[in-house]
Amino acid sequence: MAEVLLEISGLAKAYGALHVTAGVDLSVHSGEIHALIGPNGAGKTTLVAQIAGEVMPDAGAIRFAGSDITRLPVHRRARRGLARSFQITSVFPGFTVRENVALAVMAARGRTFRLLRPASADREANAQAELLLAEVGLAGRSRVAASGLSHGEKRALELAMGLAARPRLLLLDEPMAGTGPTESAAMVALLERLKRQYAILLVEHDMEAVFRLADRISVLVAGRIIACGTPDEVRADDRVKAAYLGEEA
Ligand SMILES: Nc1ncnc2c1ncn2[C@@H]1O[C@H](COP(=O)(O)OP(=O)(O)OP(=O)(O)O)[C@@H](O)[C@H]1O
Repeated sequence: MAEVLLEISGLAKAYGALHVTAGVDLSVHSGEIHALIGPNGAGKTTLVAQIAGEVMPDAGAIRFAGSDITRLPVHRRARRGLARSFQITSVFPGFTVRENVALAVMAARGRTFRLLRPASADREANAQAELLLAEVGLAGRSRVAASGLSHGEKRALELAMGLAARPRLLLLDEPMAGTGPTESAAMVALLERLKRQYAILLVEHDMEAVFRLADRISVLVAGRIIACGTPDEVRADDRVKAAYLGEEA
């Protein structure tokens, strides 16, 4: 049995009368891609924001790598190995691709780099940036200004920046959003390569990508998980068909 890395239990969040998260239980194992799907407004982004620490739940608990992180601020979760990518973009368009990743490396390793002299800190960060860029397939683009990247390449750059902290769990909010068929195929291939090395909680509307990548899928409808299982189990689930997938399945 795989190690449970993230464990959410009884999580609840309401905005006035609207129960956006209505008692959610969810776990992500090490090395797993766990997809979270659901119709617009189901509460996916709010759930991810609670896991990242940007939104505090009203009730319930979030455990990560064996510790209770329910009340920890974002940066302390990040230090423990939780990284969020996409929807929050901090790419500097005028900087090169490598400079952007090197800055993310320095930000993530603040304490280590303070011990190094500036020139060696730069060298070390640049070397790590090149490794990360190779990991996301952007090695040949490191000297290009970030503004010169295609949309798909920019997403890969954001992913490299998210990986700068060498997280244990990546929270990916709609990585395929706004990408064309070629670019989303490239992103699927990239996530397939990263699979196992990082656990991933993937929020995505592109069902082809989800069913291809996910080890398990949880279906969120109106703040509740109505089904959780392998892609085949979820595809065959009558409640899921009725509430969400319909003919898409
Ligand atoms: N800060 C807030 N105050 C009030 N209502 C909110 C707030 N944040 C989210 N909501 C509401 O909570 C519900 C769930 O929103 P959320 O963005 O989490 O859904 P989602 O599943 O991510 O949707 P989508 O797939 O369209 O991105 C929506 O009805 C939204 O309007």
